[in-house]
Amino acid sequence: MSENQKADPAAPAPGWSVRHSDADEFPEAARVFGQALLFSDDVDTMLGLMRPLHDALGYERLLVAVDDGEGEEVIGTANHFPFEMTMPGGPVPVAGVTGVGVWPTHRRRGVLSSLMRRQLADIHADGVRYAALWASEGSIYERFGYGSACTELSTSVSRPHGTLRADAPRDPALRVVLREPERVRADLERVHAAVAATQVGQFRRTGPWWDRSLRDDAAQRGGRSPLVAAVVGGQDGPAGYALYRTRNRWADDGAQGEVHVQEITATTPAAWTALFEHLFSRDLVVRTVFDSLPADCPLHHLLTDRGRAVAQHHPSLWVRLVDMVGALSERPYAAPFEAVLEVTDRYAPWNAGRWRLKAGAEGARVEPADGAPDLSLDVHHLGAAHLGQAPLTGYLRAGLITEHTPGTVDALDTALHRFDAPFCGVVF
Ligand SMILES: CC(=O)SCCNC(=O)CCNC(=O)[C@H](O)C(C)(C)COP(=O)(O)OP(=O)(O)OC[C@H]1O[C@@H](n2cnc3c(N)ncnc32)[C@H](O)[C@@H]1OP(=O)(O)O
Repeated sequence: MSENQKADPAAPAPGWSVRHSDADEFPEAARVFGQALLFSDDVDTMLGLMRPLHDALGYERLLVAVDDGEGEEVIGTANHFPFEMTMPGGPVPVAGVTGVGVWPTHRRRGVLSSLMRRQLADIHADGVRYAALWASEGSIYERFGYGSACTELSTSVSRPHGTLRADAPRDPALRVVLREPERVRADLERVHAAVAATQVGQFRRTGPWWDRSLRDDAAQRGGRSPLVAAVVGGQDGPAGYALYRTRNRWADDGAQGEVHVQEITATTPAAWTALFEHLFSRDLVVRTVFDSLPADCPLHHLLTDRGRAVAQHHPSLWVRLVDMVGALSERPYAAPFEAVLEVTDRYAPWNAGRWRLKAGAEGARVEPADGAPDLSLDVHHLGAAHLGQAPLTGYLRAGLITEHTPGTVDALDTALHRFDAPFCGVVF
């Protein structure tokens, strides 16, 4: 059966097929996902922005659905980046799914389903155990086995409230310098590499990704200043940085400027303090906005009055255990756990079935099981819980998973728990 045929043999042929694409066809693919995602740029402008990264990473993972009629028109697209992303067991290969779109006149006929099925098979065949994505809508990806695994914070602090506690750690040996980002790129790369190696959800930022992060076309600034980098460091080298833009605004009663922080990270508490104090001390500014912070960012602890920071949670990474057995085997667990899980997986049937999970600090053994299950759930629940931030208890309370042996969910949540929040920060 071809991948786009429906299970019902009486169903009409769908009229499209899914295949790999290439660099030459990328403009057609961009036209489709640009239209689907309501991009405001025309295709040439989009390509100008996207080509450098895609040229560097290659086009061999790009999938297209094409109308089988004359002309083989592209009607759907899906792609993924080959990341090394930090998972609970450390940095591992992860497929970063991107560029998903279906031409508006061909929606709801199963085109995305065909693309997802093929993409998962490809990722599995490559031996990659996980896929991750940022979803345009939270209602799309659970059916394909992705779980909402990470929440990040956008945070806004108004001027009088940007003061840090008197006992915030301050190190007089640290100095903050403000530079054009390319001048301090080596410092940024060094700090990020140190953080990303241990912060679950971050991917190793290779050269092409740095080019994208530091890209600074005037047309894309939306009225804000060029990007600047504040780097904090001391004798041991750089210990943190903030990448930000300012916005110049005036009202009848004076300056109403803003600071917009694209990215901030640090390796020591004193470096965080120095960066926040730099940002909050910019003159002519009434508001500092952080695009995305980890849910456990030190900011909220360091503010004199944390209640004055306006924080909004937003879902970031959706995680898919493509090779569930491999993924569950290689992560460490915070407590011993043993039970039989009955797992459903519509799009990656190799994961479906009954599995005995025997887990501990060093990893787990996951073996086919015959006995009665202690817990029944879908692979997307396990994807959501994998990063340790989204307990399965929530799904149990909502009646979406079935606990056959009381206490199994509590015990599994305890085993999966992590004290540090996951964070990705970069929409891909
Ligand atoms: C990682 C990323 O790139 S995120 C970006 C995702 N892309 C977009 O949001 C662009 C705009 N949307 C689109 O292009 C399309 O609507 C897509 C890609 C979301 C869906 O494509 P379609 O070909 O219509 O999906 P398909 O027909 O295979 O639907 C499969 C199932 O998902 C459901 N579904 C699809 N899209 C949505 C949606 N936006 N909201 C809720 N349910 C949806 C369908 O109802 C169907 O449900 P079923 O399995 O219960 O019958």
